[in-house]
Amino acid sequence: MEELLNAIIQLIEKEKEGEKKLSIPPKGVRALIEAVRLAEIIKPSQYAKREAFKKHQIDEYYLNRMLTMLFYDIMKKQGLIDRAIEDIVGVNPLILDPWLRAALRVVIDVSLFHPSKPSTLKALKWKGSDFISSKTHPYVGMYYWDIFDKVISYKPRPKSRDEFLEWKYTAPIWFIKRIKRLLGEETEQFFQAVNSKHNWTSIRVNTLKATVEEVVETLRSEGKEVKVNERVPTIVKIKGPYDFDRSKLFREGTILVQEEASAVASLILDPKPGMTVVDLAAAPGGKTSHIAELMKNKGKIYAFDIDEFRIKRMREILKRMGINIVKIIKKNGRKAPKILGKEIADRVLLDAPCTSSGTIGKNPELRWRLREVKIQEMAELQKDLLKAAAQLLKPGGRLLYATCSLFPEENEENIEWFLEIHDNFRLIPLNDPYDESPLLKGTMRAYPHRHNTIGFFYALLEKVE
Ligand SMILES: C[S@@+](CC[C@H](N)C(=O)[O-])C[C@H]1O[C@@H](n2cnc3c(N)ncnc32)[C@H](O)[C@@H]1O
Repeated sequence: MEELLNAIIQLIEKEKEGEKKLSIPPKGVRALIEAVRLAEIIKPSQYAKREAFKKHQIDEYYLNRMLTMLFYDIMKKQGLIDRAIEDIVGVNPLILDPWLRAALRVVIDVSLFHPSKPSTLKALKWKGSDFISSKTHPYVGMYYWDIFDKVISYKPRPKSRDEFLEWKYTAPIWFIKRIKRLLGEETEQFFQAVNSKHNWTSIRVNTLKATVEEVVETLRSEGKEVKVNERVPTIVKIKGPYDFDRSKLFREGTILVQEEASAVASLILDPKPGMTVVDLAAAPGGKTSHIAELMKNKGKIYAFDIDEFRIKRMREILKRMGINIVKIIKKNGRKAPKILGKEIADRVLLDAPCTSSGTIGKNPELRWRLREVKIQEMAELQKDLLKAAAQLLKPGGRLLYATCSLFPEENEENIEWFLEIHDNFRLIPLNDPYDESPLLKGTMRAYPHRHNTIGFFYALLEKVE
């Protein structure tokens, strides 16, 4: 165990190398604790961060950048941090007061993983204690104060090789084992890619409103470093954080946030103006809006989803983007053939609800929230939606099945199952712009470490006439 302990300490020291000493002012302490607290309630975590930073007026660029870095670091390491808290306080941190838990998560991250100035630790101890007292009860603040010195001198104590691997790759062991089965020798590169700090924000240009050149010019005039994506020419990457709330381009629907691998899905579907398209799991509308754009806003799109909040966002996005061919239907996608009738669609997109395991680089807390049992649950729902999609398609029509999951049960295995019971469908082979899946010929996967985007799966199916 001594050996594993030293290996972990070396990993941590290596991560700290070259990092400037953190200097966090009192309002930064409060904002960070509140963001971590809210991240338990508000998903995705970036919304929690935005709300807390706004409340505590984190307007200064460098402070915002530093606190953002810390916030995502805490999200990414949450499982490890919670184990540390359990070692220190002797109980599962999930039963602690949520404000105390949030404050301890912040202190562990700052003291264990980052070099910091003495003033930062002092602010964490004093202001942290005051802040959680004000949010809960003075006794909670006193308890935090009492254990603070023990917390900042904590050293990890791995109890097994599996635990060591969790520290090494910053992920739960079941997830690591699955990635090893999937990627073998590429496991190391995969975790390097999803754990590295992402400096570029990916957006898609709405060509109904402007050309890519016009958007690039505007962004450059705002002082931004930008590059146009090589695989999808309407995807543009912006260096560093981008303040969407203050962006005219965003407010007017000229750009929206989208990853390259997501945009590839709509391109593969290849919808044409005048077609009838069904998007079976549409909100918040990233792909629906792209499909409408490719259809030049002519034809009809039926967009199903069941999530009220996401549908509200979809309505706002479509309105901003000037799209008016989408009929939003707040119903279960399984019921779509009953609602719309059979064989009515030229194209069906099933961007299926999934574990989202391919997005752990972008949604760092997800790896600790995900449960392995969820995979099978998702696969069952995906199969039901695939059956509905098959009924909706006209003969000669095309269905794109896509997920942002890495797990074969949600991907290749579903398509194998589908083809076994639907002999009137054939796979249209895909191998561009990403790689053919080694698990099922004709299907395609995007990988974070190979393609510098989120993990994605695609299967294009045609209904034989
Ligand atoms: C991967 S997300 C879709 C993302 C969307 N296509 C986009 O590009 O913005 C999956 C969506 O499926 C929705 N969903 C889950 N179960 C559903 C069901 N039974 N019927 C329809 N939608 C469902 C979720 O609310 C979620 O919005």
